[in-house]
Amino acid sequence: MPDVGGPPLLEARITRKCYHGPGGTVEAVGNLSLTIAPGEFVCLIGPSGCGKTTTLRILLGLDRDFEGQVTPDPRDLAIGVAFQEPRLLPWRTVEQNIRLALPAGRRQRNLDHLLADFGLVAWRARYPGALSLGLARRVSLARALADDPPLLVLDEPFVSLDDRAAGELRALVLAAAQDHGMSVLMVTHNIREALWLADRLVLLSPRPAHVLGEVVLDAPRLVRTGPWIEQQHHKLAASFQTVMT
Ligand SMILES: Nc1ncnc2c1ncn2[C@@H]1O[C@H](COP(=O)(O)OP(=O)(O)OP(=O)(O)O)[C@@H](O)[C@H]1O
Repeated sequence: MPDVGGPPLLEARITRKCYHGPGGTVEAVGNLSLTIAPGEFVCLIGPSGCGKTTTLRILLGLDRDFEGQVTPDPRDLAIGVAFQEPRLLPWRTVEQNIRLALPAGRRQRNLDHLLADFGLVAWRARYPGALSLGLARRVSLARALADDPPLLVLDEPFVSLDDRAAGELRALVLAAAQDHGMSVLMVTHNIREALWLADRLVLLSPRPAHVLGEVVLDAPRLVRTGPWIEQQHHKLAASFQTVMT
């Protein structure tokens, strides 16, 4: 269960983030506030190009050129990350790719459990070139989870997978989050996926991104079946038309 009453795990207040280029200035994020509680699964939803990836990069500490504040400093949190593109090193095996994400002192830790959970035992000595997209995403997720991070950040990790592969990966992420009390912040365009996974939806405006609204989902996942998801989807579409189109 998320600890939403206590101090947040991460708190961001992004007053302004602009990109400057030959074509002029693009304001990607403006007055966006976001908190993530320990153990909470938050889905970030917004129209294409509104500033979601920009926001994630700031929360991860990868972009420090913005007005505002992220507390604590993301570099002190050892956040696990998986993007849409698995970004595996092609000249390293599956196991080496995962180990390389571990801090030097823990690089030789036993990964049998993690590889088994992700169905990767038979693939541990193979190279990324031999993997389907679904398997490569599994490796990327296993790598993000290898050091038991307090927060996992995901940018559309299940997009372009067939329903079965996407469903398996969603279940793996949810189980990992629940087993370790980990928080998850996930960007997705898939509202039904978000309704199944999240404790809270954060809905963003068109660019520059700010929070239009938040929806707490406290229904147990057991009741989040087809009809419940369709009903919630309908309600959301009525309340947040700009986000849902
Ligand atoms: N490096 C950059 N230089 C200039 N403009 C950028 C840069 N990165 C992003 N932008 C612009 O900032 C805006 C927000 O981009 P961002 O990638 O954060 O949106 P997004 O919501 O993640 O998009 P999508 O839904 O398509 O993934 C867009 O208009 C984009 O073109």
